[in-house]
Amino acid sequence: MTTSNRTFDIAVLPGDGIGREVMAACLELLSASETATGGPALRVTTHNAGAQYYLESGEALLAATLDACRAADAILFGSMGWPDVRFPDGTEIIPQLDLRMEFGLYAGVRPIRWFPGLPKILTDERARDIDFVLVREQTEGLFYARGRGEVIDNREAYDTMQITREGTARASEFAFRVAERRRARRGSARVTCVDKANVFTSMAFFRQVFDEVAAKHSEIGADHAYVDAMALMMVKKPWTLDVMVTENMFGDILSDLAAGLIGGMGMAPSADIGDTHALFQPAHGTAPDIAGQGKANPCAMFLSAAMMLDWLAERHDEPQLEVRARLIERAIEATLESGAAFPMEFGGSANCADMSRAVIAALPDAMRRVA
Ligand SMILES: NC(=O)c1ccc[n+]([C@@H]2O[C@H](COP(=O)([O-])OP(=O)(O)OC[C@H]3O[C@@H](n4cnc5c(N)ncnc54)[C@H](O)[C@@H]3O)[C@@H](O)[C@H]2O)c1
Ligand SMILES: CC(C)[C@H](C(=O)O)[C@@H](O)C(=O)O
Ligand SMILES: [Mg+2]
Repeated sequence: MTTSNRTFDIAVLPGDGIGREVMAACLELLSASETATGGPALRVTTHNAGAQYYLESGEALLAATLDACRAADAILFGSMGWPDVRFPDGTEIIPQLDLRMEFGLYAGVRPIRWFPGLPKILTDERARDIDFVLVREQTEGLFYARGRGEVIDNREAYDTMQITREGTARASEFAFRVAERRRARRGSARVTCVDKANVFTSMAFFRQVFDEVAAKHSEIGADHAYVDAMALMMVKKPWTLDVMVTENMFGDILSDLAAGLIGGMGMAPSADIGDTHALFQPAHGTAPDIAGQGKANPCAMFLSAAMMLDWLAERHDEPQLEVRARLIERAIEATLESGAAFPMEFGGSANCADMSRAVIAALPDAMRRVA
């Protein structure tokens, strides 16, 4: 493989609570994996933003930080928000929603995959076959109501759901592209539209636009499920699921449910992808119940960084970054499978630093397997 001297600029926003802890561990792993593979360098610049920064400075997300994110090749994000830190209007400080809107990050990609060694929440052996991807539409849906809701006469409140043809079509197209890649690897693929078309006009429209997109991808299977039935299916037979596309709020809820299937939030990465920018972050929040104790499982952050490497590799035709992504995944797998370190999240004794050390120690052996 030819080596590349290219450097990619990464805007790093650790955020609040365990976001800062898992990001510190992740930057160490990224640096160690870069040494192992050689090739393109990542130049990391860290920016303050979030609830803690708001308390210190009165600003949650500086315009200069937005500019740095815009100029960077990718954004790597920990987690932000703190339940009792709020703007004067009472809303929580969650700049990630602003970033999604600012950069048009319409596809929330949330893969859920079984890793050897994880505790089996499901008693069925087929839990080992869990491997699906939730594509969450992320720029409209019920989240359109953010900042627009109203309470009338202290008697009734309204939040409006927005579903547009353009928003639904681009999220659906994205889901079919994900399915196309999975088909190349696994021989077949299916996209399921998850909605509530039996009740809501907006959701019937979502399904109609999905069907129009599906008709253009006849080589990929397509079907539908109501969101309540999907919640049931996710718990009963998650190994049957492939790619799903759904509305913003449904995707938020189902992605936490899905993380529960593989042990917890500490194994659930995500990518917020648009046409020009992308942000990579674990699906979890700042975990106030364990923050500051060093107990967080950093694997979701590590896997989100691997998704970033894959995205950069494809966008810039840099196959070495893809090798680096696989290296990180293999090192996590080896760590969990061998029991070299087992996260406190699942009853093990490894804290965030222990997990990071163990995954870094697994890199040389993993390198022999991906090279
Ligand atoms: N992407 C984000 O930045 C993001 C996502 C969700 C919530 N939040 C914010 O985070 C704050 C806390 O929210 P929450 O408590 O509802 O959700 P959370 O995801 O922070 O925590 C839910 C549960 O999962 C556990 N958990 C989460 N990540 C873990 C990890 N890596 N290792 C071990 N355990 C982990 C927590 O300890 C907690 O018990 C809120 O202010 C919320 O708005 C931010
Ligand atoms: C913090 C919150 C606003 C955010 C969301 O709902 O999108 C989070 O739960 C997520 O899943 O990324
Ligand atoms: Mg969520």
